[in-house]
Amino acid sequence: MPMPVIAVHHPLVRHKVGLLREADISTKKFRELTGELARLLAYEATADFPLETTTVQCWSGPAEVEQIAGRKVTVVPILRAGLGMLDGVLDMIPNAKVSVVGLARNHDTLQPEPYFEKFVGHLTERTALIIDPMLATGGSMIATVDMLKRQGCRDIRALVLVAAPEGIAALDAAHPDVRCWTAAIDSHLNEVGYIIPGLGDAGDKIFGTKDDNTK
Ligand SMILES: O=P(O)(O)OC[C@H]1O[C@H](OP(=O)(O)OP(=O)(O)O)[C@H](O)[C@@H]1O
Ligand SMILES: O=c1cc[nH]c(=O)[nH]1
Ligand SMILES: [Mg+2]
Repeated sequence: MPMPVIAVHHPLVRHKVGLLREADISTKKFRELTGELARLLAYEATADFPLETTTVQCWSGPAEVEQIAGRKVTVVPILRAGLGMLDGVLDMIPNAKVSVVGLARNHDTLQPEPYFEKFVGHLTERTALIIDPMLATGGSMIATVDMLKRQGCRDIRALVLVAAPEGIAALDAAHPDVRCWTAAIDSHLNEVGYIIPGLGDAGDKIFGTKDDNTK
């Protein structure tokens, strides 16, 4: 059974996560770093995609080259904050189709409340890359995997910027077949379900809204 969570230790990733933690970071900078980290996580999470050989007409004549072997991908941003990672992942996988899931975590119960879903077709044949900056209790990620599995999707991977041990354990218990790439594994959740040290409210930082529920 694959390890459910893979912490990406690349120096660029570690450096960028550090910059993202600055309390007074601007919306612009938070968005830029989120996009850069999304690209690097997409690179790591696709490292096992199989290749096939084909021949192209190169300047010097026919040349055998490699291409990704017919892999269909859907990227699945969890609204809202997952949208902050979408362009970065699409930079790396420009032909991917996009499925969208809307979930809002209830501030009192910490349960994800679904408000939107729109999936692309042929999910049984696709690799799904779920994107969301934060894996806190894991409730939102587990609910999204549940939805994708109900649609017949079997190869499901998750990309997050910061994961809490509580969320990792919950995802592993609910979906041990789903691997999750993360730029950082943090210490714990605070009493209102925010990751410590974490990033604060990633959705608010990406969208420039200010509802401080983090304390
Ligand atoms: O692991 P969990 O405990 O479920 O928490 C993580 C979720 O909470 C945040 O979204 P939020 O519901 O705040 O929505 P937003 O992206 O619209 O801000 C975050 O982007 C995750 O989706
Ligand atoms: O730390 C957290 C937890 C949930 N959602 C966030 O945006 N941040
Ligand atoms: Mg939020």
